Amino acid sequence: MSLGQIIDGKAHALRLRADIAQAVIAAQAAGARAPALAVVLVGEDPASQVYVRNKIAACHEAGIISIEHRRDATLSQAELLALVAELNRDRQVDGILVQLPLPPHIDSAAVISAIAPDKDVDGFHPVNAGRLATGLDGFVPCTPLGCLRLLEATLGDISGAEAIVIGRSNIVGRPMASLLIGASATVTVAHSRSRDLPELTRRADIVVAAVGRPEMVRGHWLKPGCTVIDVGINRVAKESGTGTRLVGDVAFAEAADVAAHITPVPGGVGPMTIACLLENTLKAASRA
Ligand SMILES: Nc1nc(=O)c2c([nH]1)NC[C@@H]1CN(c3ccc(C(=O)N[C@@H](CCC(=O)O)C(=O)O)cc3)C=[N+]21
Ligand SMILES: [Mg+2]
Repeated sequence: MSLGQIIDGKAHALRLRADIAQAVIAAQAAGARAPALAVVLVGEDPASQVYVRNKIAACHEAGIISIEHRRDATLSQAELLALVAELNRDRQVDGILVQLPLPPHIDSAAVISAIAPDKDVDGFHPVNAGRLATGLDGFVPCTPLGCLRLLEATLGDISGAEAIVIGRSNIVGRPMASLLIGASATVTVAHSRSRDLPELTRRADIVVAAVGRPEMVRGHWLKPGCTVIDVGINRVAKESGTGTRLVGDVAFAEAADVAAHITPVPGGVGPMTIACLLENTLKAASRA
């Protein structure tokens, strides 16, 4: 039996996408051209193909032009850097997204650093990471931005709340911690070396799980009435029969018995990531 209210990320994302579509129409009525996002996909990774397809479909629905640049996995780093430089110069391109992961012979950090910071709609460039960490306006990574939007929609003001972020990646954990600090929460960042993670987690009013370990966060780790945001997307073998299913970093059924609010996987954070990419692309176009 579940006590927790399930946070409908899909519904929140659809509302945000409808708002963005309206804003795109309004900007065009005022004489602007449609926002344009360049999406670069290197190689044939099946998950990346699906993500890119979903991003492009969401752009289209919001009136955002997407320009896909597919290259095969043998593309050299120099060739990719040349493509990024061309997109930086292209005045018709507002946002640039280079889908990760890149093939192993390419240095992702070098590619990310080559993107013009004001076209970096992923918010991964060190300049945008620095802007976020210092409280300046810039591009915020889509996944943590989506998590903050869900928290604020669910809880309203979170100032003074105790939050724990489990995971310290540049893509989710660190920027999530910065956003929570900006919202005046009291923030703990835990990771694989943290001592007594269950005890730390039990203190928290807000738990953001972004470790990439299937169902690691257990129900008895949680404070009753807390809010759980599950960033994990783990494909695991089904118990019975063949095929795989998607699970988060949180053991959902037992966590839902303890938490007041919890995001599901799928249908939680993932759809908000895409909606926030559109939000960032609109922002990039508005600043041009
Ligand atoms: N440059 C770059 N930027 C990214 O933002 C980026 C990336 N590379 N590489 C891969 C990750 C992953 N990511 C997701 C986006 C949407 C869902 C999503 O919509 N998930 C759905 C469905 C999941 C499914 O069925 O597979 C859900 O959770 O309900 C998931 C994951 C963006 N990423
Ligand atoms: Mg992201």
